[in-house]
Amino acid sequence: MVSIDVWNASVDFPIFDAKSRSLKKAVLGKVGGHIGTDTKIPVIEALKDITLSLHDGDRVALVGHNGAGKSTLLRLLSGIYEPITGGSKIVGKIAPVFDLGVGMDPEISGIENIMIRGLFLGMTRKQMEKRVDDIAEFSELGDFLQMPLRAYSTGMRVRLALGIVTSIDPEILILDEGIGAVDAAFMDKARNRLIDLVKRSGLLVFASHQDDLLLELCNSAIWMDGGRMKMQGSLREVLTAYKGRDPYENLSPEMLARLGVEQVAGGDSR
Ligand SMILES: Nc1ncnc2c1ncn2[C@@H]1O[C@H](COP(=O)(O)OP(=O)(O)OP(=O)(O)O)[C@@H](O)[C@H]1O
Repeated sequence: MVSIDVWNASVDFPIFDAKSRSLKKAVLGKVGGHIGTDTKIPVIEALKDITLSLHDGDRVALVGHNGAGKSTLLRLLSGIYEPITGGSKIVGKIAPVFDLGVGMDPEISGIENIMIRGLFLGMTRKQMEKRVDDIAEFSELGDFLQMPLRAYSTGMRVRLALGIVTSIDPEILILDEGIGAVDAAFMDKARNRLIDLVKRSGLLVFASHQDDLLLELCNSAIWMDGGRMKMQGSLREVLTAYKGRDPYENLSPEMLARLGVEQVAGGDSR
């Protein structure tokens, strides 16, 4: 069984080379964590007093404005950041996918990158060897898999990275929105793989600004605001409060059917 527990956790970023004059204006800004200027060195309070408990089967969407603390929270949940107050306990192997390009080496071939990236995501070499054909078929890269990655176009790299990421068997999957930032046509092809990936994972936390992807992959949500958890609840409830409208309202009949939602009005059918 996998789980993540976080209690009273805060994460600060001290900024040693900040310009103090411009900071006076910046504290009036609308986005980003609170900037503490009590000390000599300004400190960005990216997360403040976070307490949450996630378990097997949870598919949690993280929503909030730019700078609200979503990515910082994902790094805390992955064990990459240590909180300065409180604590965290992670049970299970984490597969963090923050940026599709991270962990890819331009000087080695596509095949070698499949192995390295797989290891980085918690898989063994043997497991990745079994997945090479599947990744090759999905990415449609053919003989390019023998070429060094530097010979790939941007889109080809994304195909490979998405093929690798969606081939793993994660215990805890932590996704940042970068995964949704591929072209629409390819995303359509990747969508089903992504859904299968989430089904295979024990626990998902996914930060994104894309409602349709969140509706497809998640069943609960946390709304981050200024480094704090403003609301936690069912996905529909939280998205409605955050956006000021029901997220299902503007969906096409096809999308509603895909999500298994028969009617927009009424209770949350997810
Ligand atoms: N490495 C860092 N060094 C300094 N400050 C940081 C760092 N990472 C994040 N911050 C600050 O922490 C706050 C939260 O940032 P974070 O990246 O978690 O927001 P986010 O909700 O993911 O935003 P977005 O939707 O724009 O990606 C912001 O005020 C940001 O300026």
